[in-house]
Amino acid sequence: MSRALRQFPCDRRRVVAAGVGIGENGWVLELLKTHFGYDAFLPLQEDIVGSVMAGRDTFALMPTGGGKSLCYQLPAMALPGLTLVVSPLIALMKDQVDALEANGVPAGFINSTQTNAELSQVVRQVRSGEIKLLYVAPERAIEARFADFLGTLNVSLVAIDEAHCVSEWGHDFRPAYRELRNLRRSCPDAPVIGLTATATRQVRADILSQLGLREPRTFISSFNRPNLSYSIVPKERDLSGLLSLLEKYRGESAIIYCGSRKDTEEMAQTLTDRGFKAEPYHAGLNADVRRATQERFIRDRTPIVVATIAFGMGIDKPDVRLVVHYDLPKSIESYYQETGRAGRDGEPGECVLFYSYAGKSKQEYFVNQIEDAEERERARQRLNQVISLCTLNSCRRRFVLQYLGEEWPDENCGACDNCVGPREQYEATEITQKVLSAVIRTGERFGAAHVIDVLRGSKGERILKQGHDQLSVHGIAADSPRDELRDLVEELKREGMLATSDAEFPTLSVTQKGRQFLRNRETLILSRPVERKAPSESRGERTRDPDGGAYDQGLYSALSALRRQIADERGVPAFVVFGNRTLQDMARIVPRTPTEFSRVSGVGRAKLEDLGAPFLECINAFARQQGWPETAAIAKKATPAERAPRVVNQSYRETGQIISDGASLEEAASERGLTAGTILGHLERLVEEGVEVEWAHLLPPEEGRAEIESVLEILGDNPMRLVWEELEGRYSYDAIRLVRLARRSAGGSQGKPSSSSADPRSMLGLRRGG
Ligand SMILES: Nc1ncnc2c1ncn2[C@@H]1O[C@H](COP(=O)(O)OP(=O)(O)OP(=O)(O)O)[C@@H](O)[C@H]1O
Repeated sequence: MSRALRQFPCDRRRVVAAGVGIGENGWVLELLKTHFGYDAFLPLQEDIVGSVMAGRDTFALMPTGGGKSLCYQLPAMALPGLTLVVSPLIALMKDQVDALEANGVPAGFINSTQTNAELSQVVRQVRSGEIKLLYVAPERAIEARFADFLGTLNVSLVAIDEAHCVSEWGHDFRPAYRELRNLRRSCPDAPVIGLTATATRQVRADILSQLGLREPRTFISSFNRPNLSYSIVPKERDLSGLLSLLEKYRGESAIIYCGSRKDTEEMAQTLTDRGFKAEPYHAGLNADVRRATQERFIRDRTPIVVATIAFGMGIDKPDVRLVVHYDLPKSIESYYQETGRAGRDGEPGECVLFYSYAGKSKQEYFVNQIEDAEERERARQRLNQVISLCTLNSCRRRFVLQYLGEEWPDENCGACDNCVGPREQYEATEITQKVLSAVIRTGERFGAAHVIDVLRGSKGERILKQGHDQLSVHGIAADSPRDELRDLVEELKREGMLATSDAEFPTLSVTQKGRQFLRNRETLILSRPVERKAPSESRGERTRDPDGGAYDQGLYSALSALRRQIADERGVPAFVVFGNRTLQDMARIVPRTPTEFSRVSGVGRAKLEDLGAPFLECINAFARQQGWPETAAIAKKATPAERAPRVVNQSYRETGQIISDGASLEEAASERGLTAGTILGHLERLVEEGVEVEWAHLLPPEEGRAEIESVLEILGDNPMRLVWEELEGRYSYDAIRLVRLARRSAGGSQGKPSSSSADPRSMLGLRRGG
């Protein structure tokens, strides 16, 4: 059992006795800080963890980014046995496991991308209890062989992530989810937790019945995403609004949703021509191309993906700052899902929808092409809801949440264009009379476009054919811009003065309320946005700090660069090293010592040990450069020789000793209660600082080493991912890191070739028992 687990033994009874308020038990909070670096729970997390720890089946419905993962990851660390995590996305498993390992949480996965050797290793680690969390896809989880394997293990918890995949009503139905209830046979005593971010009632009911949860405790949190802002802006022909938006987010991750495959390709090309790095993504591209595009996006190589809705599920990127809908979404629910991909790390995310009447007509045309009458009707209703959202003059957040069945108490959310943008009230009595009259005079047989043509005095063929140029209302609103009239028609529909038919070509009619208004000659005051512009033009600099505390931008940039470098070296996405929030916290607190560093939110024990030294060095160097007051720690740090004892702390030395005694990475990890990745990080630091360690036994066998070296020689200090890909995944990242370390310590990283046949010991200048 690892040290972490020895330190925090599971005592389920204690939790039960204490009820759900597990925060009273300091040790759970301690576990939260030790492993995840957080000082407090997010809403509902504590209750959900309490429910699971008390052995209850649990169902958790939380929005994207709400912190669902922790609800099973934390119990996994506290419970005695294994936590099995069923997750639908094989592509994400490695990143999920890397992120856990970086936090010192021993995890592994079993999926079809593994070699037999890798699979056997994971199986061995699961059996020996070294791995606390095991990720598998649902198809694997329901295999008879896997059930037999589970039956031999001590399973403490089963977590079913993305539980909505069990429902045919959901958007990602996976038949294998239906059979997951059978997992119970292999581990009858383990509680099951189902988690999802899908809010609809139908899907929710389906999850509860299909997963076979036993008297589950259900937790539903608000679906509001407070860090997201929403706006709907006019779509211009020249892309100017979109371009200035992208300029504002240059270098950061953005997703642009377009309606068709062709549009995504054209838009990606146009953006590329304009100097942005953008790639298309749609279901028509072959699987390899799609995978590579996703990979480049997740690893920050390609900041902008222009996609159809095929791009979404499987994008587990926490730091997407901008989601653009350049065409209308299919429904409010898909709008919520798609915009939900912004700001999963809790940092601000901007969601901008470009709306035009041409776009609306295009969608209406597509809806009319649907052959099945019922399906066509459903699609039309969904589209009408989306149009209502776009033409709404009140809070957009409130509208979306109400659609999802949640009452939003405030009139003003403070973060949608309608709530923050300046609005003006205007007297709409006369223009409304004109519009209603035109609808009546044209016989309530035409749609908005025709009525507006009449009002503006069009001499178009259709107008002349109908004789509508002869009506008294023809041209009575010639001065009103078309857009303004369209907005007014939508507003009058919402006010209940106009109605539309549900026919294929909807026609306008005047309601009782509208007729009453005409009869009584009432005064009508409406409100409208003063000016509708892309948010980047209409607002000042965005606030980058949701907590309101100021942090130093320069230091933040330096820390981001260091994070990028470390992530590249390790072949992991940047967020696996540290999330943006954690870097901001560092740039706010400016920790100068390991103790201060450990107080940063998101810094747990493993990250303190693994990453504290380089990040503290970066902070201290920056502080020195800025002339900020020096601390004793920096003053002492004059030369590398003097630096070594401070940077290479006792913990690193302990690791060095264990390795020198002949332990493998895994053995050292298990002995130290850390992960193999962290151990390797220690070793790298020790070698870099010139501390003698005997580690040649960790290098891969001669033949493999030679192959890795030959690739390293060409790709030099390129990101590990490239080296790994060039080697077609035949060697683990750890093996590549070790060979690279050998090259570096022998001076090979600057392009100097090192003999692949040289004895690694002499090459590294190592001696036993160091
Ligand atoms: N208690 C906490 N304090 C601070 N940050 C937290 C806490 N719990 C989780 N987080 C952070 O919140 C972010 C979102 O968490 P997580 O990925 O688990 O969300 P999720 O609900 O699973 O989202 P999704 O539905 O997108 O998978 C992560 O960056 C995570 O590290």
